[in-house]
Amino acid sequence: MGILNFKQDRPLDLIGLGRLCIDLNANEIHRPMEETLTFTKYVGGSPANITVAAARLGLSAGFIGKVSDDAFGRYIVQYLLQAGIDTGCVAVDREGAVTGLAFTEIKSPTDCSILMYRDNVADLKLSPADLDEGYMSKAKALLISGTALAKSPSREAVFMALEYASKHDVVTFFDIDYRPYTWTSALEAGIYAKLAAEKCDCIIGGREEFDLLELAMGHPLKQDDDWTAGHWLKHKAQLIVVKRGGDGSKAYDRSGNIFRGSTFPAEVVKTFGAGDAFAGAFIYGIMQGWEIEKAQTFGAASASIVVSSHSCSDAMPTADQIQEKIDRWTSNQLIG
Ligand SMILES: Nc1ncnc2c1ncn2[C@@H]1O[C@H](COP(=O)(O)OP(=O)(O)O)[C@@H](O)[C@H]1O
Ligand SMILES: O=C(O)C[C@@H](O)[C@H](O)C(=O)COP(=O)(O)O
Repeated sequence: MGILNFKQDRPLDLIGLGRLCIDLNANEIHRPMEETLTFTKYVGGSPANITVAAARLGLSAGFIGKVSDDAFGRYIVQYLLQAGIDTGCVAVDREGAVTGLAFTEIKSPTDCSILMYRDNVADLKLSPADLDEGYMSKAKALLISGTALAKSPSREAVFMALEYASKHDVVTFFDIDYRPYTWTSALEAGIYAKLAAEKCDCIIGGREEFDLLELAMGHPLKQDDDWTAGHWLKHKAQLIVVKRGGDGSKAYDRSGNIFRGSTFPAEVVKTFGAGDAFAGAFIYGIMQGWEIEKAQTFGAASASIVVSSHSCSDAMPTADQIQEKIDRWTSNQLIG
């Protein structure tokens, strides 16, 4: 058995919950938005990307979310179905909400930004009434994204989902996923993220994201991964992962172990997508019962593939592609 106790008799491995959006990624890379003419459309939204990653790796996945009642909403559902993701709990908004759009500007391999259009978005209209307790009870794990906490009724839907998960022993992964434009203030984001983090088994976030939670504790910022992990491991969490961009990741367990994950070389096209690829492959590894370091390696190799690609969701690799990347790097190291 691995670090988290998954109920092995459940038909669904992982349910993602939250944002189902569209990424419109600039085709003319290395240019500012003002000079970008064309974009390619992909399914996006961090929890959607992570769930696609998990499905591509072979997990049986489902999604709980809400889409707009238009062609974008239909495109998202169709894409999820083609990726093998169950959409039985993806509701359709009937009140005129729209799909969130993320226009990405790819100025250079290190300078990328996202222009988000998120007024009246369908994903934040997900309500507790859209949830199905029976569906949750069929899953081994639930992934929630912090952005779904940004507004009611989606916020309440997240807490209801966490209640159902707890009642049915569904392991909970929390990706803090802080997107400033979705919130009125960093403190508001921190307060809700902290409440959710207290109810989750594994918390994944960047250093600045964990800082938000500490802001909500009224502490002066420590920016100290060891302190952060020590604090959260006293709550429900049994596994804390701090993502550190090009510096890799650090994972902490309750036995006092610290696991340092390195990175793989990449021909970076754009910076975004790394976190989602990492999370998808890391969760996959943990669900296989692997050692934490092996799951970190798998996550890092997946991230290096995705940052070298034009999209996030569509570029999520298979297990063979990730293994090939790891093997190639290992044999180059041995030769070098
Ligand atoms: N430029 C890069 N080249 C290769 N791997 C990367 C790069 N940036 C990030 N990664 C990998 O992706 C993981 C997550 O990236 P990070 O930037 O911390 O997440 P996020 O995209 O959520 O901010 C890192 O731990 C690392 O393994
Ligand atoms: O999450 C979104 O709404 C946009 C994503 O689809 C986007 O491509 C992205 O920002 C990926 O996030 P990351 O993996 O944390 O870099």
